[in-house]
Amino acid sequence: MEQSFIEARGANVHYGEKQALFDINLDIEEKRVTALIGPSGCGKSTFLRAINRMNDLIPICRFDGSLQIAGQEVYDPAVDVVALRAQVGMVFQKPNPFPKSIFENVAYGLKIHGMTSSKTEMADRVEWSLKSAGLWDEVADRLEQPGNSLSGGQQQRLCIARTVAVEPKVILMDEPCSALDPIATAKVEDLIDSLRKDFTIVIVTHSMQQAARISQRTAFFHLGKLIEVGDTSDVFTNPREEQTQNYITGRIG
Ligand SMILES: Nc1ncnc2c1ncn2[C@@H]1O[C@H](COP(=O)(O)OP(=O)(O)OP(=O)(O)O)[C@@H](O)[C@H]1O
Repeated sequence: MEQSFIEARGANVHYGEKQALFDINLDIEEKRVTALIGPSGCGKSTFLRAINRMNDLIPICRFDGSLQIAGQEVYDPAVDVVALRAQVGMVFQKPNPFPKSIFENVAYGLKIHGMTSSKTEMADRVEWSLKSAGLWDEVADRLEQPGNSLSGGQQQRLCIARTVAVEPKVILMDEPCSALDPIATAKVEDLIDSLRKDFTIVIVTHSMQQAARISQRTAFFHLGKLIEVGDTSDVFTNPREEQTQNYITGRIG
């Protein structure tokens, strides 16, 4: 069988003595949006953060098993974690622009990864990123203003622009709309849909409506186990497992 873009096999995560994920086997397909859903504490964020080794920042956190991206073992000790996180970008729950200008927020990653060779190239790349994030028209005339002078929804799109600037293979999103109002949420959802032609996206969401609107694949977690994964339409209309059925109908969670 052809290998999936991201492949977890027998993945376990512990925080100290406590096991948060149990024997996860999950395939994530390239250039699609995969939603991770499930009740609070089921391990969605832990799995998401395992993909770019963000959990390494938590000293008591331990991963075992296999997690491959494009055939490369993410937990191979030889992996350069900084390079990995450029390849696997992350957008967080609360927009967290750097205390710098709009331009600098996007240019920063390009600079530290040495991805441009001239000022013009940098300016072009920043413009391309802001366009990709659907923000260019709103900020083109105020690139020197601080990133945090934007509205919450614009700040989140700025964070997405910053992430796409370095052209990652994968974008991880941890409840990216939970701090946004419905209009800003709709813009970010449209943006996610347009980004999937170029990027593989994995998103944690508490909103089943959002998962149904924006994802092609859905993985349902419960108590640290992956219960079911499939095409979003199947998982929501015809789930295989009773626990999934109970969650989507509001009986658990
Ligand atoms: N830094 C940490 N230290 C210790 N335990 C943790 C830590 N982060 C998460 N956990 C535990 O791991 C389990 C899974 O948590 P995780 O945040 O992955 O769940 P989640 O499904 O994303 O929850 P939520 O929807 O509430 O964000 C929980 O029992 C949680 O208490």
